[in-house]
Amino acid sequence: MASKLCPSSPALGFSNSLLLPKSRQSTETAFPKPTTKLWRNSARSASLHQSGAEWRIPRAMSSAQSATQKQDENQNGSVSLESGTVPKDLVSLPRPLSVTDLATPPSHGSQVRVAYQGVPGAYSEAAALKAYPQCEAVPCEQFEAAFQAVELWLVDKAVLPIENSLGGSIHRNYDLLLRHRLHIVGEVQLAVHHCLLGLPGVKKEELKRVVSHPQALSQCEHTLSTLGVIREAADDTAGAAQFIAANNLRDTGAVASARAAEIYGLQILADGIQDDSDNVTRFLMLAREPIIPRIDRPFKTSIVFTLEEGPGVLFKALAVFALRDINLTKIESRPQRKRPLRVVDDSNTGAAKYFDYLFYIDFEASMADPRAQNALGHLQEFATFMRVLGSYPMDMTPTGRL
Ligand SMILES: O=C(O)C(=O)C[C@]1(C(=O)O)C=C[C@@H](O)C=C1
Repeated sequence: MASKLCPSSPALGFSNSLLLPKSRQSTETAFPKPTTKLWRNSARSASLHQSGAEWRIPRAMSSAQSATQKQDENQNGSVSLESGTVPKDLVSLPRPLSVTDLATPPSHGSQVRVAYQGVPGAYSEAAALKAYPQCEAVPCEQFEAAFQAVELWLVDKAVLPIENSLGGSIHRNYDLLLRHRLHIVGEVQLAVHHCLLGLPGVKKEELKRVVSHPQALSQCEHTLSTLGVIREAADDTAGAAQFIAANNLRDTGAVASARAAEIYGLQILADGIQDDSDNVTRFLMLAREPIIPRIDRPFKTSIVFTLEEGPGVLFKALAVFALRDINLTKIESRPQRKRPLRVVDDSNTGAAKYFDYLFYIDFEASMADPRAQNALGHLQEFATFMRVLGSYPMDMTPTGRL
């Protein structure tokens, strides 16, 4: 059974590819190839739009750009923001990568370049530095840009959030893991300690709205409801802080890190405002090549698969791990975008329509472990599609704090 795992890389014993007999690989059509399109605004941020005078945090703005953009947007009426002075030192901050930058050749220095989503001061930047302490952290506008930056050799790795202990899964990154062909080479867990930031001299009672990443806003639900402020979505926490500073918004606060306060010259109005003091985000480290799985230290393996419709199929799929005493650490299901509904015709009751799902599972075993190889060989007997996303060391370090 293990031989069906078709190693394209002999040292690994598995490949990041379809692990099915050729006859059944037609399921691949359900999974689109990587696309060059970048999504500027994620569905998650879209969900937090205010009705009426809706506005968005422009991403990746230098302060000069923000002033021009503010004018433009006021003219077309879609944005209404207060004007203000622009702190000089904001101009020198690195600008996040956008699609136009992806044509730029990478630098060939010896330092590892690691893409993250957001701007300096984002939790993702801290996670990148925890994962690769000596790295050059490269800000990217969107998750998709971070994936592409690795694929196009602009950077060596990407570090992206996948789940949070309060907010749950970052669904966008589950979808992107499947759409792209990168390998998970590690994980890093980071304690997320949120602060409420405002311009110097502002009191938290003066705030009318609070801007942040949707996950960060939802992690601070309790504090924000007691403040009675309007909540607005930004692409990342530090971007929200940068925006307030660049536009001198006295009535607006940001949920972000203490480091973001330092970088953008904001004041900490409240500290530790997350609903639970143990607020941890798990990030994945992604690379073009997989690492060699080992058995001399705790490893995790992440896979994605689809199943036929029918009673007990998921139970059967999970049993392949239980039978071998393999512990599952995560299960996530996502609808298949290209084939959301499965229509089953029954002459007695008519046509039933089911949502069709992709199942993502993390389990505690290395792909070098025969138990894992046998479990996946077994699963492959009835899965309609399966791919190993990566086999990587478990993060056993303390979660740290930003
Ligand atoms: O906005 C940031 O600072 C991020 O790094 C993003 C992000 C996320 O995507 O969940 C990461 C960690 C926190 O849970 C909040 C936000």
